[in-house]
Amino acid sequence: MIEIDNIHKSFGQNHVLKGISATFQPGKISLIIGGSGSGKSTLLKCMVGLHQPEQGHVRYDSAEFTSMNFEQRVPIRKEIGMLFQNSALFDSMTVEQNIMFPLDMFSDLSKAEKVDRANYCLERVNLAGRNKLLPAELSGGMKKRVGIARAISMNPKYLFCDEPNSGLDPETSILIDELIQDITAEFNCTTIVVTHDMNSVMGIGEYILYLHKGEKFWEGSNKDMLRAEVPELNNFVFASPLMKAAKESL
Ligand SMILES: Nc1ncnc2c1ncn2[C@@H]1O[C@H](COP(=O)(O)OP(=O)(O)OP(=O)(O)O)[C@@H](O)[C@H]1O
Repeated sequence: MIEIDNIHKSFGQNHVLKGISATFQPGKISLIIGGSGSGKSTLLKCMVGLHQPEQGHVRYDSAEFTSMNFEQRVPIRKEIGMLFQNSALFDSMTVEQNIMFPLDMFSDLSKAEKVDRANYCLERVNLAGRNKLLPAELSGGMKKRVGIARAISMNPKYLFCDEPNSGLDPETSILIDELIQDITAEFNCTTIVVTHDMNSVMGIGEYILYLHKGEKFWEGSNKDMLRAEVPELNNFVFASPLMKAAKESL
């Protein structure tokens, strides 16, 4: 479980996050949605320690992460898998080297054990045998899958995905969502996904946190969202014809 409590983050005069609190449960996918610039990525970065909030707390299973120093954070960092926006693979490294990167950084495994683990992760994302390819030789969907393979290489307890569907066709998007869903169940991960994708919201949105101008305006399930009476949320969600049709079919 991850709890965030009253998170505030500013960049200069720009007060981006204005007191966000939420609880993210293990074995579930939680989605953070909101308009462009509403603070979704900033919140994710505060949660994983890439940004330090000025106020508030992030707790990983009761461990107070925000006040920890770099050394103290290492055990929790080892339990975090992260799928970055645009996959963020290392271009000069092969698929296998990319997946083994967290193992090189954080594990004492032998080379053979790391290769075994990379093979397992590649199988898990349906890319068995693609070990020696370079990122430039992969499609966008394959890059995302390698990103996921790298994110799960350390058996994560917490999985963060920043825009996992961006740039993908609808069919590949659904495959990525299903993969995130399977992995969340298999590892009992606390999974947090930042997304704009309304297909994902309807497909995997068990718990949704809606941000508007740096504030939490609404939280609940995708089904509750269709009935919510929050104008800012409604304007955001029903701008999508898919969601409009879903509401009309209620
Ligand atoms: N490193 C940074 N330095 C200065 N300002 C930043 C930084 N990161 C984000 N911001 C600002 O914080 C605000 C929120 O940005 P953020 O990327 O969190 O929004 P978002 O909801 O993820 O947007 P999008 O959906 O467009 O990715 C924006 O005004 C942005 O300019």
